[in-house]
Amino acid sequence: MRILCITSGKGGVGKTTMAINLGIAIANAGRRVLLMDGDLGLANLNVLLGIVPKLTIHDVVHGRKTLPQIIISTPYGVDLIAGGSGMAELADLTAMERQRVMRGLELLDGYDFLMIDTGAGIGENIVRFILASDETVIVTTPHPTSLTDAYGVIKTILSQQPSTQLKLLVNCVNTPADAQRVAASLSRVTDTFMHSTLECIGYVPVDMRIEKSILMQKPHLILNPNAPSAKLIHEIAHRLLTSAPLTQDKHANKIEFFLKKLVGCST
Ligand SMILES: Nc1ncnc2c1ncn2[C@@H]1O[C@H](COP(=O)(O)OP(=O)(O)OP(=O)(O)O)[C@@H](O)[C@H]1O
Repeated sequence: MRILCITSGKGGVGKTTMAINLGIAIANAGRRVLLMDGDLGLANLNVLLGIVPKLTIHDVVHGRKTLPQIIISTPYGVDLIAGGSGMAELADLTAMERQRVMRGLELLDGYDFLMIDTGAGIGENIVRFILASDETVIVTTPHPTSLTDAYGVIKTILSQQPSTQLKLLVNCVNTPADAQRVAASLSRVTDTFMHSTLECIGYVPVDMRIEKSILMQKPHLILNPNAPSAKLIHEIAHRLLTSAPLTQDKHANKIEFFLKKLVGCST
């Protein structure tokens, strides 16, 4: 299993849209994908998928359900752990609550990818998700404030964990040259000041069909499978699939290891 965070410095840059559509593209390629809403403030993966969750992590923390029992299967080939109440609780659990969160995790062994849509910024909980994951995709647009905030995330993460594998996805570009410019300027600062490389895994243009898909609460890849932007999202998914993370998979149950890191259990 690969555990991948999708994050951004600035809000509203298309992080959730990319998490959903990349998840679907990876599922189309035959992998089992579990999407997790890690946004502690404005949980909206389920909203963009047109799903109203009945159960959340809150039910897990309080022992009413196990994590596998709150998974929702969607009509789009990906499964979902909805966010909302409970996600923030993960940061501050008692020993008993930690044990509850760990129940039944072996049932999640069959997933190939856990993709976590985090909130935006460098809040403590967001950084926890990133540090506990195998790899992180940072979404930015070419807008200067989005770039500055993306750099802030990169700096925060690499200063705490220099081995973190960071990938860049440039969204809402007008031309491919925009994406190249963004990737070059962010790579330059990470190379120079942090001696780390930032791999650009692709770009997605501004596309009003993406905007409309949000209003319709249906994924872009389902509504517009032949759009050029959908093809670019499939290419990004392919790049992710063919670039395995460098870390060795030492742990039989990756989700258990991940959650232990997330909620602060000693392993
Ligand atoms: N490539 C694109 N072309 C046009 N519109 C886009 C594109 N990508 C995202 N959007 C639009 O941008 C808006 C914000 O997208 P989204 O909710 O995915 O951002 P986010 O980064 O997850 O936001 P938040 O920080 O609030 O969670 C949505 O209305 C979405 O339709």
